Amino acid sequence: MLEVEHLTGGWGPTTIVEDLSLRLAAGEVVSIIGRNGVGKTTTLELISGRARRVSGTIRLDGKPLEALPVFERCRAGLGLVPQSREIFPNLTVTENLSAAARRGDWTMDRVMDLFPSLRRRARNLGRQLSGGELQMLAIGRALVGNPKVLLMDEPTEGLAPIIVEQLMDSLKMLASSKSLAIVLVEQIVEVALELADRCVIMDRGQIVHTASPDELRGNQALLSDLMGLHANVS
Ligand SMILES: Nc1ncnc2c1ncn2[C@@H]1O[C@H](COP(=O)(O)OP(=O)(O)OP(=O)(O)O)[C@@H](O)[C@H]1O
Repeated sequence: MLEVEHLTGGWGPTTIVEDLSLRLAAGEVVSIIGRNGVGKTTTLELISGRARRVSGTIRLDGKPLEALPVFERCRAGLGLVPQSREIFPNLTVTENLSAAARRGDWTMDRVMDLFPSLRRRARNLGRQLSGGELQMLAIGRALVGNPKVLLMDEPTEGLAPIIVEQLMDSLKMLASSKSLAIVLVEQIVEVALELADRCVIMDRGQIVHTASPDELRGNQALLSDLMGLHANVS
């Protein structure tokens, strides 16, 4: 479904990601983990078309995307949940969703079933939402675009542990629905392992290790080595 081959690129004159290859099957969830600054966000932004590609190819169901502008990649089936969320502050929840909606299985109603808080806040403006609600709205907005692949950048960032738990319940449902493939960048290793079918670890712009979540749980030494101090998981 998604095939990224030898992708190299970054921001302005700076190359951050080098020769990165990644393949996802339909419905598969892959978590990208790694220390701060190794290029996880840049990888998602290169795939979505917002960072500067130097070389490499990106195919979705065989269709080359690498030369297309962001909106055409979106139309072809890529959905991005950016780290900065980018919700319109002066539009309501419903308006934020309908601005991104495209025909398909993911309707506004289905998104609100997945995130019941969004239904309760439907008429509130973006700027009135909590951090957790903003994140749910950012994910919901990508879903109503009916992507084949969802690129999700640090959905738990800045959220209180209790909110992370609520969000996880919804994300687990989404991941297990197998209705779309997901590339998840996530700082909380336990979250990344719990949601993923497969994990890739990045270091200095490259994928340095690929493993199943169980393999990583059983190899704390490798996790600490590649991830630093926050990697301990049970
Ligand atoms: N939008 C951007 N414009 C310019 N430089 C950027 C942008 N996003 C990231 N960078 C730079 O790219 C480098 C890699 O950062 P990136 O955010 O991709 O790493 P990361 O692994 O996602 O780290 P973090 O977990 O801290 O987000 C950093 O030097 C960062 O400053």
